[in-house]
Amino acid sequence: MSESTPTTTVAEERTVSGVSIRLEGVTKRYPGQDVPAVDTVDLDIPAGQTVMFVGPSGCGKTTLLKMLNRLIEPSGGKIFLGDEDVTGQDPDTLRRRIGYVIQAGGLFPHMTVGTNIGLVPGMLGWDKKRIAERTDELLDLVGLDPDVYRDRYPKELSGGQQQRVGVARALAADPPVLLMDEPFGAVDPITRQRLQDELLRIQEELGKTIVFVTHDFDEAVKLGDKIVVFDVGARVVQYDTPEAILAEPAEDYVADFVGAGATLKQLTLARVSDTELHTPVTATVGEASAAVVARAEEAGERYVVVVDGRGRPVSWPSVAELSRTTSVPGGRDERLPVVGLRSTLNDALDAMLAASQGGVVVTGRRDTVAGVLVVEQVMAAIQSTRSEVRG
Ligand SMILES: Nc1ncnc2c1ncn2[C@@H]1O[C@H](COP(=O)(O)OP(=O)(O)OP(=O)(O)O)[C@@H](O)[C@H]1O
Repeated sequence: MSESTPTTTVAEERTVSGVSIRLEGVTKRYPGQDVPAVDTVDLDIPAGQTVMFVGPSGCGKTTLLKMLNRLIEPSGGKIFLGDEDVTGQDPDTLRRRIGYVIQAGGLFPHMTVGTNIGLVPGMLGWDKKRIAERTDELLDLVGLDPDVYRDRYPKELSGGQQQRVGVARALAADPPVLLMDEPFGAVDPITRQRLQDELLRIQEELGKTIVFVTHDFDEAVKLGDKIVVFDVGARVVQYDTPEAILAEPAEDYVADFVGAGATLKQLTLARVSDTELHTPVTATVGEASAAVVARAEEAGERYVVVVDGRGRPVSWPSVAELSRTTSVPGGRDERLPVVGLRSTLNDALDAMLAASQGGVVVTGRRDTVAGVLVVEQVMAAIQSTRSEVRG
């Protein structure tokens, strides 16, 4: 079996279905340009890892990314998927092995969500039943209820939902490689953070090789197994783990790029799941309020997390508020601050600030309540990070 055939293996308890990518002397010279946009780049991207491309505007990140699926033809050099030299491969064949996600999902507006997702499998000649099953499976994977969304048109979705469908479409034929060009650039910060969390979850499950261009260094730190910092001509200035780049920027240039808030950026490395969460008293919608109030008082809690029939949080009222009701109300608090276990402490702090609340509800599997995190815990983490960095 050639290395470029996607295989599912478990390496260090991590699923890997991706293949490695190797660039040898890859160059792009646009017509009429004196200097190449991408100048003899060598790069090894390991199978199953997420590698983030960062660098100043115009340094050649997108050109390099698009040469990987040959939306742009290289002027020189070689590109390998696994051991296979794909430099001369027919671009259409190549693109079926490489999923591609762009800003706003890049969905076809005149096609339903289902048709958008089924495009590549359709081209590969899958039968209708298999395409329909795959479409529903992918909608589920990206957190959209197939019955609600498969027949909608892109304009009937929010920006974040369109982006989820874009990811589903890119994954449709189970390609080993996923290229993502600033996919979350156009959505609001809270949606962006949720999409990042979803991507981390999906990647944990699938282990694709992901190459991801971003302008947001925090995003690179949060999502990347490794980060490539480029300078003009796609010169690789540093290629390392987020931890190593934050701790020891290779050149002044990288230090400037990482920015003055490097200490605080360490918060982007700390996950909510690494923090000891508080277990709140929960109540189900419709339950007798008196029983819930008694439970909360016995536990010494002033707040109760209300969950729906599937254990997902809907509101976070005080015991005093609940004691004025007979049964637990079901109204969803649209401003309820919620983050996932894969969120960073930075995300948790943002969610608290956005909701003007001193805590967040943390959700885990299937969006059910995993615990709560309060601002004091985040502050304590900042303090300890600061003292660690100072040594
Ligand atoms: N089709 C083109 N023809 C000529 N020059 C181009 C073309 N596309 C890009 N360039 C130039 O090549 C260089 C690299 O562009 P590229 O879009 O790859 O950079 P980037 O790092 O992705 O930038 P940004 O972060 O702003 O998206 C830039 O100087 C750009 O002006």
